[in-house]
Amino acid sequence: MTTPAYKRVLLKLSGEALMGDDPYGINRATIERMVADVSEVAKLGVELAIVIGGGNIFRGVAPGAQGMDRATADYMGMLATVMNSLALADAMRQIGMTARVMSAIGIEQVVEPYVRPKALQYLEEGKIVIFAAGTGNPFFTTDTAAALRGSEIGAEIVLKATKVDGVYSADPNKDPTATRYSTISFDEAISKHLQVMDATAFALCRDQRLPIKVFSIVKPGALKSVVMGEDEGTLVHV
Ligand SMILES: Nc1ncnc2c1ncn2[C@@H]1O[C@H](COP(=O)(O)OP(=O)(O)O)[C@@H](O)[C@H]1O
Ligand SMILES: O=c1ccn([C@@H]2O[C@H](COP(=O)(O)OP(=O)(O)O)[C@@H](O)[C@H]2O)c(=O)[nH]1
Repeated sequence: MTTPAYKRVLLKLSGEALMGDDPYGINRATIERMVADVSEVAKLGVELAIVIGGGNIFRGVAPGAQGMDRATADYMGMLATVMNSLALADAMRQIGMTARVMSAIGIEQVVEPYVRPKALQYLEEGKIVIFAAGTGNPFFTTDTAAALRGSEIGAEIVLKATKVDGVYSADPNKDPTATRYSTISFDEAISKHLQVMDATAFALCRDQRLPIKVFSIVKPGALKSVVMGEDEGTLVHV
């Protein structure tokens, strides 16, 4: 079967995963592989909006940010997501895809501002929309930005592509005995304090009845498999 399970999705790409095996920054081979995965899905006719994190860049400046005012550090994190968004859109351009970057904070000389009707128009035209600068507010995360923008554009699901292949009973990087859920409810994920996404993102998706699929960004073919509705990763549902 070649019919995708969704018409419009919000894909959250891990910023930290962009560094590949490097200590920080953007690893070329990694971004090219991510873009190839996205391209494969776009060719199926799925409308794709993307939110990318900033952890890969922020990690490089973190030692200098010690003791920094939280809001200032968060604005730096948001600017890091703008850099990643530009790199992602350019990597897409290089393989013939059309992407538009829209920023939640005003930096008009660099990228256009987020305007919801314009974003919807781009999606209807088959362009990839990349939402940069998170929610535009400190004290939030790009996961919450994914939940927010996903709700705004009427996405059917938020796809969280991350370093782990699903939601576990505990952080699998710290607890080797942790087991993976194939499905879990928002209420259970929140009450068990599962840290794979922050509670704000979970709560927003729950209230909007917007399901989340958590899956591996490194497993080849995982994104396509998720979009085809196959059993991959963990579904977080109402
Ligand atoms: N219960 C859990 N299930 C899965 N991953 C978890 C869990 N608790 C914590 N994690 C950690 O959450 C990380 C993913 O969240 P985050 O750091 O926000 O990544 P991203 O870069 O994708 O935004 C995983 O790499 C994993 O180490
Ligand atoms: O709405 C937002 C989104 C992001 N950030 C900042 O940007 C950083 C990078 O985003 P995130 O950690 O979510 O990226 P990822 O984990 O995917 O690399 C965060 O740590 C925050 O400091 C923020 O302040 N508000």
